[in-house]
Amino acid sequence: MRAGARTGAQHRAHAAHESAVASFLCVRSYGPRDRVAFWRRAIAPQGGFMQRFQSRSVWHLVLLALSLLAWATGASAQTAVNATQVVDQLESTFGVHAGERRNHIKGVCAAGEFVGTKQAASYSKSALFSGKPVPVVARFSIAGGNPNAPDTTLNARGMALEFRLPDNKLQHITMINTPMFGAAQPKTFFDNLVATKPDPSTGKPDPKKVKAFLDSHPDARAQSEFLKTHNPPVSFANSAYFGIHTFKYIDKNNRTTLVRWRFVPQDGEKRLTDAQLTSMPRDFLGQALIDRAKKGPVRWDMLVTIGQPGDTETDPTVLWPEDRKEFKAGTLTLSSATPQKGGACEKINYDPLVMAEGIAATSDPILTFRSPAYAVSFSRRLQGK
Ligand code: HEM
Repeated sequence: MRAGARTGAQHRAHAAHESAVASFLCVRSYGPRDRVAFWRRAIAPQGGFMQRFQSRSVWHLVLLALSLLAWATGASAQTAVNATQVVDQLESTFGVHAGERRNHIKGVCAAGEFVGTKQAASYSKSALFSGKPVPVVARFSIAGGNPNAPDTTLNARGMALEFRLPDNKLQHITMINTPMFGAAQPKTFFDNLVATKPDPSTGKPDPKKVKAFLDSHPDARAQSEFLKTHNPPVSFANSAYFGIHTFKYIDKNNRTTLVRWRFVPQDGEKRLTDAQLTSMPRDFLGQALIDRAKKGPVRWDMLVTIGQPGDTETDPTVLWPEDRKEFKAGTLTLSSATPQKGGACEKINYDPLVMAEGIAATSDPILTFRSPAYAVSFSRRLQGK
């Protein structure tokens, strides 16, 4: 049928069936007379006030007007960010250091092996828990993209592990030394970077902006509180590291168990004193690990906690109750450490979604966001950018 031949009833039926935006767009495909008729009906339909008010066309217009108002006033605040925007913001906050990681830039490599336990093998069919030694390339780091950050900085320390499984398969585990993360959504991570960008006049973050960020982002508070009340470790070897996210262990019968894990140092946890925060040299963490490894193997126990129904699966800022069942899943033994420049860890992308059969990701929005963000950073640094 020719567009101009549509009846009023057809127009009404059409208007009643489409959403506000769809109706607005569809009207464009009519002929000019239809367009006039449509808008006349929409703006001044026949009938009394209530009938006019109930007309869907009027509602469509109201919705359209509200959307335009929101767009014009900027009221439709950005609620999502993508990986490129976050890596761009890392660069804006910390500067661009060609060929280097955009986050956790300062680090040191280490190497050794992991041996899993029988108990872990009963929950997960991963080759990680075969009981045979699995070679590991590790990297320890300080959070942030400033290569000159002092090793006393009150932020997270990282432990990244690449397990080299048989048949060229890989398992990654990339952790930090706080039990919880400081963002339940990527946008909070992004806003934190914006708020903590050093003020050019002081070279330090503006405390007012940091406070405003914490006031408006409750999901950032637990980690911030933890970092304020727990000084950084004296050595990478004297820190526990937390997987933070919930993962799935899948056994040989494809039964799934929700788990969280942490690596606890056999050397014991030891933090800097308040006095050491100001007296220690800028760089000591890398050398402390290299020296420690020369004296003999450095070990961590991998402890796994089993979730119960109701324990959060997707929020890395919320801890599980302390009484959950726990077991030892294996021992990590690192026998050497080297500077990262030219080291075996330098060119690895410790993407936490690199996983072998038997361990799987949950839909935690932070966990799933990490993979594309690491890829952007990795691609830039590999290109020497
Ligand atoms: C929105 C969330 C996050 C974003 C956008 C993000 C971003 C990044 C980026 C861009 C890198 C550098 C990657 C590379 O060039 O190889 C990195 C490294 C790292 N991240 Fe994250 N991260 C996030 C969450 C986390 C969480 C939850 C943890 C711990 C559970 C974590 C631990 C680490 C560690 C340890 C490294 C250093 C890895 C290495 O040694 O190469 N990150 N992160």
